[in-house]
Amino acid sequence: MEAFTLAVAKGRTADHTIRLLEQMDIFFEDLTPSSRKLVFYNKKHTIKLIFVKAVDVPTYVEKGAADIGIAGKDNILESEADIYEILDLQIGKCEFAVAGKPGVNIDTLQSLTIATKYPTVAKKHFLRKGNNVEIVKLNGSVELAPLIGLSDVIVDIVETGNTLKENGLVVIEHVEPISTRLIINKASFAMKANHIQQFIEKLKISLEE
Ligand SMILES: Nc1ncnc2c1ncn2[C@@H]1O[C@H](COP(=O)(O)OP(=O)(O)OP(=O)(O)O)[C@@H](O)[C@H]1O
Ligand SMILES: O=P(O)(O)OC[C@H]1O[C@H](OP(=O)(O)OP(=O)(O)O)[C@H](O)[C@@H]1O
Repeated sequence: MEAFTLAVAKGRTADHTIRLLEQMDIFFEDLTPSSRKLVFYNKKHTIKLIFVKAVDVPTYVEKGAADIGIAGKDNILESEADIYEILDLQIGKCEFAVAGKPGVNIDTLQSLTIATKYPTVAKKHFLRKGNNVEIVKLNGSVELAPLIGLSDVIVDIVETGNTLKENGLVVIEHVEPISTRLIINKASFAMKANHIQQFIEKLKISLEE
Protein backbone atom coordinates (compact mmCIF):
# COMPACT_ATOMS: atom_id res chain seq x y z
CA MET A 1 0.00 0.00 0.00
CA GLU A 2 1.24 3.50 -0.85
CA ALA A 3 2.11 5.34 2.37
CA PHE A 4 3.14 8.75 1.06
CA THR A 5 4.37 10.78 -1.91
CA LEU A 6 7.83 12.31 -1.82
CA ALA A 7 8.74 15.25 -4.08
CA VAL A 8 12.43 15.54 -4.93
CA ALA A 9 14.03 18.42 -6.83
CA LYS A 10 15.48 17.60 -10.24
CA GLY A 11 18.83 19.22 -10.90
CA ARG A 12 22.04 19.65 -8.97
CA THR A 13 20.87 18.24 -5.60
CA ALA A 14 19.06 15.18 -7.03
CA ASP A 15 21.99 12.71 -6.98
CA HIS A 16 22.89 13.56 -3.41
CA THR A 17 19.26 13.24 -2.32
CA ILE A 18 18.89 9.82 -3.95
CA ARG A 19 22.12 8.66 -2.26
CA LEU A 20 20.72 9.79 1.08
CA LEU A 21 17.52 7.80 0.45
CA GLU A 22 19.64 4.75 -0.48
CA GLN A 23 21.45 5.08 2.86
CA MET A 24 17.99 4.76 4.42
CA ASP A 25 17.51 1.49 2.46
CA ILE A 26 15.03 3.14 0.13
CA PHE A 27 15.63 2.14 -3.49
CA PHE A 28 13.59 3.08 -6.54
CA GLU A 29 13.16 0.72 -9.45
CA ASP A 30 14.20 1.95 -12.93
CA LEU A 31 15.89 5.06 -11.48
CA THR A 32 18.88 5.80 -13.71
CA PRO A 33 20.72 9.10 -14.28
CA SER A 34 19.59 9.28 -17.93
CA SER A 35 15.94 8.39 -17.30
CA ARG A 36 13.27 10.89 -18.33
CA LYS A 37 10.67 9.25 -16.07
CA LEU A 38 9.16 11.49 -13.38
CA VAL A 39 7.34 8.97 -11.15
CA PHE A 40 9.00 6.06 -9.36
CA TYR A 41 8.06 3.57 -6.63
CA ASN A 42 10.25 1.88 -4.06
CA LYS A 43 10.39 -1.91 -4.10
CA LYS A 44 7.63 -2.31 -1.49
CA HIS A 45 5.47 0.25 -3.32
CA THR A 46 5.07 2.22 -0.10
CA ILE A 47 6.75 5.39 -1.38
CA LYS A 48 5.88 7.24 -4.56
CA LEU A 49 8.74 9.48 -5.69
CA ILE A 50 8.00 12.40 -7.99
CA PHE A 51 10.75 14.45 -9.62
CA VAL A 52 9.79 18.10 -9.95
CA LYS A 53 11.58 21.32 -10.83
CA ALA A 54 13.44 22.56 -7.74
CA VAL A 55 11.45 25.80 -7.57
CA ASP A 56 8.14 23.85 -7.55
CA VAL A 57 8.81 21.46 -4.63
CA PRO A 58 7.30 23.77 -1.93
CA THR A 59 4.16 24.23 -4.05
CA TYR A 60 3.62 20.48 -4.48
CA VAL A 61 3.97 20.04 -0.71
CA GLU A 62 1.81 23.01 0.27
CA LYS A 63 -1.00 21.85 -2.03
CA GLY A 64 -0.76 18.25 -0.77
CA ALA A 65 0.24 16.84 -4.17
CA ALA A 66 3.24 15.54 -2.22
CA ASP A 67 3.23 14.74 1.51
CA ILE A 68 6.98 15.23 1.91
CA GLY A 69 9.43 17.34 -0.09
CA ILE A 70 13.16 17.79 -0.32
CA ALA A 71 13.80 21.38 -1.33
CA GLY A 72 16.37 24.16 -1.21
CA LYS A 73 15.88 26.84 1.46
CA ASP A 74 16.07 29.37 -1.39
CA ASN A 75 12.92 28.02 -2.98
CA ILE A 76 11.18 27.54 0.37
CA LEU A 77 11.74 31.21 1.26
CA GLU A 78 10.77 32.46 -2.17
CA SER A 79 7.53 30.43 -2.27
CA GLU A 80 6.39 31.52 1.22
CA ALA A 81 4.61 28.15 1.27
CA ASP A 82 2.65 27.23 4.39
CA ILE A 83 4.47 23.98 5.23
CA TYR A 84 6.49 22.48 8.08
CA GLU A 85 10.26 22.64 7.66
CA ILE A 86 11.60 19.73 9.68
CA LEU A 87 15.25 18.95 8.98
CA ASP A 88 18.38 20.45 7.46
CA LEU A 89 19.87 17.77 5.19
CA GLN A 90 23.24 19.56 5.10
CA ILE A 91 23.49 19.24 1.32
CA GLY A 92 23.23 21.84 -1.47
CA LYS A 93 24.99 24.36 0.74
CA CYS A 94 25.29 27.90 -0.61
CA GLU A 95 24.02 31.35 0.40
CA PHE A 96 21.89 34.25 -0.73
CA ALA A 97 23.99 37.36 -1.23
CA VAL A 98 23.71 40.86 -2.61
CA ALA A 99 26.44 41.31 -5.23
CA GLY A 100 27.54 44.00 -7.62
CA LYS A 101 30.48 45.79 -9.17
CA PRO A 102 33.34 46.51 -6.73
CA GLY A 103 32.83 49.87 -5.02
CA VAL A 104 29.08 50.15 -5.53
CA ASN A 105 27.64 51.71 -2.36
CA ILE A 106 24.06 50.54 -1.88
CA ASP A 107 23.56 52.79 1.15
CA THR A 108 24.14 56.03 -0.77
CA LEU A 109 21.95 55.27 -3.79
CA GLN A 110 18.51 56.94 -3.49
CA SER A 111 16.72 54.01 -5.07
CA LEU A 112 18.14 50.63 -6.00
CA THR A 113 17.38 48.37 -8.93
CA ILE A 114 17.84 44.71 -8.04
CA ALA A 115 17.94 41.91 -10.61
CA THR A 116 17.10 38.49 -9.21
CA LYS A 117 15.51 35.08 -9.69
CA TYR A 118 14.15 35.53 -6.15
CA PRO A 119 11.96 38.69 -6.06
CA THR A 120 10.24 37.91 -2.74
CA VAL A 121 13.51 37.24 -0.92
CA ALA A 122 15.12 40.35 -2.43
CA LYS A 123 12.15 42.61 -1.63
CA LYS A 124 11.98 41.40 1.99
CA HIS A 125 15.73 41.85 2.52
CA PHE A 126 15.73 45.46 1.32
CA LEU A 127 12.43 46.29 3.07
CA ARG A 128 14.02 45.19 6.37
CA LYS A 129 16.89 47.57 5.65
CA GLY A 130 14.50 50.38 4.69
CA ASN A 131 15.76 50.73 1.10
CA ASN A 132 13.52 51.85 -1.72
CA VAL A 133 13.94 49.16 -4.39
CA GLU A 134 12.77 48.23 -7.84
CA ILE A 135 12.95 44.52 -8.62
CA VAL A 136 13.74 43.14 -12.08
CA LYS A 137 12.78 39.45 -12.18
CA LEU A 138 15.13 37.33 -14.29
CA ASN A 139 15.24 33.57 -14.82
CA GLY A 140 18.99 33.01 -15.02
CA SER A 141 22.40 34.51 -15.88
CA VAL A 142 21.56 37.16 -13.29
CA GLU A 143 25.22 38.25 -13.01
CA LEU A 144 24.86 39.88 -16.41
CA ALA A 145 22.43 42.54 -15.14
CA PRO A 146 24.86 44.90 -13.34
CA LEU A 147 27.41 44.48 -16.14
CA ILE A 148 25.09 45.87 -18.77
CA GLY A 149 23.29 48.44 -16.60
CA LEU A 150 20.03 46.52 -16.17
CA SER A 151 20.41 46.75 -12.36
CA ASP A 152 22.61 48.28 -9.66
CA VAL A 153 23.05 44.97 -7.86
CA ILE A 154 21.77 41.40 -7.83
CA VAL A 155 20.39 39.10 -5.15
CA ASP A 156 21.48 35.59 -6.07
CA ILE A 157 22.90 32.31 -4.90
CA VAL A 158 26.63 32.19 -4.28
CA GLU A 159 28.30 28.84 -3.80
CA THR A 160 31.96 28.81 -4.82
CA GLY A 161 31.93 32.48 -5.87
CA ASN A 162 33.31 31.55 -9.29
CA THR A 163 30.43 33.03 -11.29
CA LEU A 164 30.79 36.38 -9.51
CA LYS A 165 34.58 36.35 -9.89
CA GLU A 166 34.54 35.47 -13.58
CA ASN A 167 32.19 38.38 -14.19
CA GLY A 168 34.10 40.91 -12.09
CA LEU A 169 31.47 41.12 -9.35
CA VAL A 170 31.84 40.93 -5.57
CA VAL A 171 29.62 40.06 -2.60
CA ILE A 172 28.32 43.25 -1.02
CA GLU A 173 26.14 41.73 1.70
CA HIS A 174 25.52 38.20 2.98
CA VAL A 175 21.77 37.65 3.20
CA GLU A 176 21.04 34.09 4.37
CA PRO A 177 22.66 30.62 4.38
CA ILE A 178 20.96 28.04 2.15
CA SER A 179 20.85 24.25 2.25
CA THR A 180 18.46 21.46 1.34
CA ARG A 181 15.60 20.93 3.78
CA LEU A 182 12.95 18.30 4.50
CA ILE A 183 9.48 19.83 4.31
CA ILE A 184 6.09 18.30 5.15
CA ASN A 185 2.51 19.11 4.19
CA LYS A 186 0.66 20.27 7.33
CA ALA A 187 -2.39 18.00 6.92
CA SER A 188 -0.23 14.98 6.00
CA PHE A 189 1.84 15.52 9.13
CA ALA A 190 -1.28 14.80 11.19
CA MET A 191 -3.06 12.29 8.90
CA LYS A 192 -0.01 10.17 8.02
CA ALA A 193 1.85 10.74 11.28
CA ASN A 194 3.15 7.17 11.69
CA HIS A 195 4.65 6.80 8.23
CA ILE A 196 6.04 10.31 8.19
CA GLN A 197 7.60 10.04 11.67
CA GLN A 198 9.22 6.75 10.69
CA PHE A 199 10.68 8.38 7.59
CA ILE A 200 11.99 11.36 9.62
CA GLU A 201 13.60 9.10 12.24
CA LYS A 202 15.30 6.96 9.58
CA LEU A 203 16.53 10.08 7.82
CA LYS A 204 17.92 11.50 11.08
CA ILE A 205 19.91 8.28 11.62
CA SER A 206 21.33 8.45 8.07
CA LEU A 207 22.33 12.08 8.57
CA GLU A 208 24.22 11.17 11.74
CA GLU A 209 26.13 8.27 10.10
N1 LIG B 1 25.59 27.05 -7.14
C1 LIG B 1 24.30 26.86 -6.95
N2 LIG B 1 23.43 27.48 -7.76
C2 LIG B 1 22.11 27.26 -7.64
N3 LIG B 1 21.56 26.44 -6.71
C3 LIG B 1 22.38 25.81 -5.88
C4 LIG B 1 23.78 25.98 -5.97
N4 LIG B 1 24.32 25.22 -5.03
C5 LIG B 1 23.32 24.61 -4.41
N5 LIG B 1 22.13 24.97 -4.89
C6 LIG B 1 20.81 24.45 -4.46
O1 LIG B 1 20.36 23.56 -5.47
C7 LIG B 1 18.97 23.76 -5.75
C8 LIG B 1 18.67 23.30 -7.15
O2 LIG B 1 19.41 24.05 -8.07
P1 LIG B 1 19.26 23.81 -9.62
O3 LIG B 1 20.24 24.73 -10.26
O4 LIG B 1 19.33 22.37 -9.92
O5 LIG B 1 17.78 24.25 -9.89
P2 LIG B 1 17.28 25.47 -10.68
O6 LIG B 1 17.88 26.72 -10.11
O7 LIG B 1 15.79 25.34 -10.69
O8 LIG B 1 17.92 25.20 -12.09
P3 LIG B 1 17.36 25.46 -13.49
O9 LIG B 1 16.50 26.69 -13.42
O10 LIG B 1 18.65 25.65 -14.25
O11 LIG B 1 16.61 24.20 -13.84
C9 LIG B 1 18.77 25.23 -5.48
O12 LIG B 1 17.41 25.47 -5.17
C10 LIG B 1 19.70 25.49 -4.29
O13 LIG B 1 19.02 25.23 -3.08
O1 LIG C 1 29.08 30.67 -6.73
P1 LIG C 1 28.99 29.68 -7.85
O2 LIG C 1 29.55 28.34 -7.48
O3 LIG C 1 29.58 30.19 -9.12
O4 LIG C 1 27.44 29.38 -8.11
C1 LIG C 1 26.50 30.41 -8.24
C2 LIG C 1 25.83 30.41 -9.57
O5 LIG C 1 25.08 29.19 -9.76
C3 LIG C 1 23.71 29.52 -10.00
O6 LIG C 1 23.44 29.63 -11.33
P2 LIG C 1 23.00 28.40 -12.23
O7 LIG C 1 24.17 27.51 -12.48
O8 LIG C 1 21.80 27.74 -11.60
O9 LIG C 1 22.62 29.09 -13.58
P3 LIG C 1 21.56 30.22 -13.91
O10 LIG C 1 22.40 31.45 -14.13
O11 LIG C 1 20.91 29.75 -15.16
O12 LIG C 1 20.62 30.38 -12.77
C4 LIG C 1 23.54 30.89 -9.33
O13 LIG C 1 22.41 31.59 -9.86
C5 LIG C 1 24.84 31.56 -9.64
O14 LIG C 1 24.85 32.14 -10.92
